[in-house]
Amino acid sequence: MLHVSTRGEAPAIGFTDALLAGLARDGGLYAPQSWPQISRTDIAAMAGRSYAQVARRVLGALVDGDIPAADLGAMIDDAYSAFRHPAVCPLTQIADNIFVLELFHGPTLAFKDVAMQLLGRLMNHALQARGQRATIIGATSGDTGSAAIEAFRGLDQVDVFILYPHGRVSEVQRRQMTGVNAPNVHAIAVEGTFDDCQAIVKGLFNDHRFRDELGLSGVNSINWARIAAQTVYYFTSAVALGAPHRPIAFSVPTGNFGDILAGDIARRMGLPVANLAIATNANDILARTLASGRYEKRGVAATSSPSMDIEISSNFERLLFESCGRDAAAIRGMMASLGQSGSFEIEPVSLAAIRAGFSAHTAGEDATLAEIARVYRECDYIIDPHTAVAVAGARAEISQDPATPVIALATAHPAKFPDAVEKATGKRPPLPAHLADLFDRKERFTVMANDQAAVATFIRANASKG
Ligand SMILES: Cc1ncc(COP(=O)(O)O)c(C=O)c1O
Ligand SMILES: N[C@@H](CCOP(=O)(O)O)C(=O)O
Repeated sequence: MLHVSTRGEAPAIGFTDALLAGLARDGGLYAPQSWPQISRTDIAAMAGRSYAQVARRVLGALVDGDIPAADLGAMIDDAYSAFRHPAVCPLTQIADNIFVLELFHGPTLAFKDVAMQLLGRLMNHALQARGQRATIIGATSGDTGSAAIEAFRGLDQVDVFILYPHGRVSEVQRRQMTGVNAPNVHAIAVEGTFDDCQAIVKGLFNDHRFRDELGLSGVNSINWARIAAQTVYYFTSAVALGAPHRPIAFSVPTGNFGDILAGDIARRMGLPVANLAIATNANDILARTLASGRYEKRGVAATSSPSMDIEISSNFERLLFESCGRDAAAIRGMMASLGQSGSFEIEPVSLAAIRAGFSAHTAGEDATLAEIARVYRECDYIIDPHTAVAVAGARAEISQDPATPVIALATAHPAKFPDAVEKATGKRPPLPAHLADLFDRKERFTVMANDQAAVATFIRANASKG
């Protein structure tokens, strides 16, 4: 199966090429030419299967033979064998028809590990087979960076450069990125927001000379393989609650729109997903967009769920692409308008298509802390601020449709955000044993201005080429 760019001006390529490319050369995002289908019978047969077995089935359909099935299966088994929970992504019930999907049992305590542990293996496999090396660049609001560093540190074929917003990530998140002593890892603290970091990363990809010279590769959710790997837990969790025999809804804490898009892809592949609730913090650009049909930047506020302090929600482009009938010219127009004026309008037909499958709910700072406190009080269960935004969204969904179970995605371990959790509950969640010495580790990072040229110079000077 080939993958096409949302902007329609880059050649269609296979799964492994899309994996190594990250962003398409026309600035667009790759998506499969058509959606593979998984039948109700096959979905029903996932009941009782392990996470890795379901991953083999779902990813096998998306990879479509581009990687030999035995190799893909071995990498899947290996990637998920080291998770701290035997179910990999277990479910917990916290209220009538509200469940929490724990996605934080990987090495860096956030949902990013679920995809990144596999992505690291897939990229290493592809680079070794081709005898190539790559310079991986990524932008992070805190979690993608550490997950990428953990997945790629010490690998001979790659250098990793991670850009994060200086002073805008939690201390645990920062130390997870800066406390790693590996010569191929470089943490860059950019004086700006996550959106500034992401703009630099995309700008470097769009500089074709630089891209080719360094062999750039990306591990943000602009990389199609990230989304593909994230579809799996929608299948495992929905099946655990009775799919395909009953539809399930999801509430997803959203920033760059990758995680919730994976739920939409699972639905396009045949999983009966009743609704996808976009749960936002005070940075509510997506909620405003769904309400008005106008995507409009207003500036990013710092919140207690910093990983979602994002205004340029990259993967929304993939949803727009689907909702406008894959009209690449329309996408180019909308993205040009976003670049020039900070806003764009969505055509009524596309907006109706989006509203048919998605709702949106916002939890501001007080509501987020109140939700952490409530879940602790009622269930003796501690959630992190991002998960709290999702649980608040799940409660809003249940108030409208009490009969359909809602799964709230728990995207981070509470110990990543101890200050907010302590403020809400009076309890300071401890780090798991493997991170117990995190605060003793020496930090290594470089502070840089929000300047693409300066970052390019730094990467050129520090990447081992050839
Ligand atoms: C803990 C956490 N929750 C939620 C999100 C939002 O996910 P997405 O960017 O895929 O919308 C992020 C960042 O991606 C995150 O790190
Ligand atoms: N919240 C993310 C932001 C980047 O998202 P990605 O899914 O596109 O990598 C983070 O923690 O870095």
